[in-house]
Amino acid sequence: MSGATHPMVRFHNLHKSYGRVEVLKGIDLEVAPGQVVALIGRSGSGKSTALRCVNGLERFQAGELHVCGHDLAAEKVDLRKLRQDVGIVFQSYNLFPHLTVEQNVTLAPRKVKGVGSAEARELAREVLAQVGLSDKVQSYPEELSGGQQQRVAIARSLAMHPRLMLFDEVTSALDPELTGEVLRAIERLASNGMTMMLVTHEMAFARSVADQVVFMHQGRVWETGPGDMLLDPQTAELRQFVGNGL
Ligand SMILES: Nc1ncnc2c1ncn2[C@@H]1O[C@H](COP(=O)(O)OP(=O)(O)OP(=O)(O)O)[C@@H](O)[C@H]1O
Repeated sequence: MSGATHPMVRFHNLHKSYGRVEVLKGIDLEVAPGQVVALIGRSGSGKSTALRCVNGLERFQAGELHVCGHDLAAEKVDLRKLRQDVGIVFQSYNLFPHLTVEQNVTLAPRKVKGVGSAEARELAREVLAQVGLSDKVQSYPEELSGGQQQRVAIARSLAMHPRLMLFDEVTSALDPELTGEVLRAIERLASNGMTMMLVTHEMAFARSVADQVVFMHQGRVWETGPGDMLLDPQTAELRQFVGNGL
């Protein structure tokens, strides 16, 4: 390969405070196209805040952040355009109970992109297949398990054809037996080349799916490396965090 690829996400010395409390203390981080980056760390270390900065849910006070060609430090970021490029899935899936799976998944493309009925149906089929829910097109959310609902939420995000996907502790609300199916759906997306950043407490998953694991501690990137760094931590903090969990 020749020539350097531009990173899809680039944090440079990013600082973020809530009031007088600084929660991100100079974050440097890059995500290359097709890469999967897992953010791990203790509660309160700043993982979710860092992720939320990426699609403009949080603003920051200093430093740089470029995402899919958008300069997020600029006064006038076009958040609408940014969020077409960057999908986010949260712990709570918030599907509309009165809409079918297909209607939930195609609502945003219909509204934002003016996608018509036939195209919407095709789109729903495409993204539901990606999360293994082809047979649930006409179901209502209440007829689905938590894991299936979360996969619908992922499909809903995919329906906008994002260039980057963010996952914020998407399995935290699920029973262990439902967690696996959601993680497998994310793994499938990763192997199909989707660029993604995910905050997760699932260490074994982070190790297996991530090209780069980022251990955050007290608002800083404390240690970063490939998944296997979790087997051989270089800092006492990561060693303690990982414990005997792997
Ligand atoms: N909206 C907010 N207003 C004030 N403080 C906040 C806000 N959101 C987060 N914080 C604080 O910022 C710090 C970082 O929070 P963040 O949610 O990013 O951590 P985290 O590593 O994702 O933790 P968790 O694993 O518990 O979600 C915490 O001390 C938290 O209390």
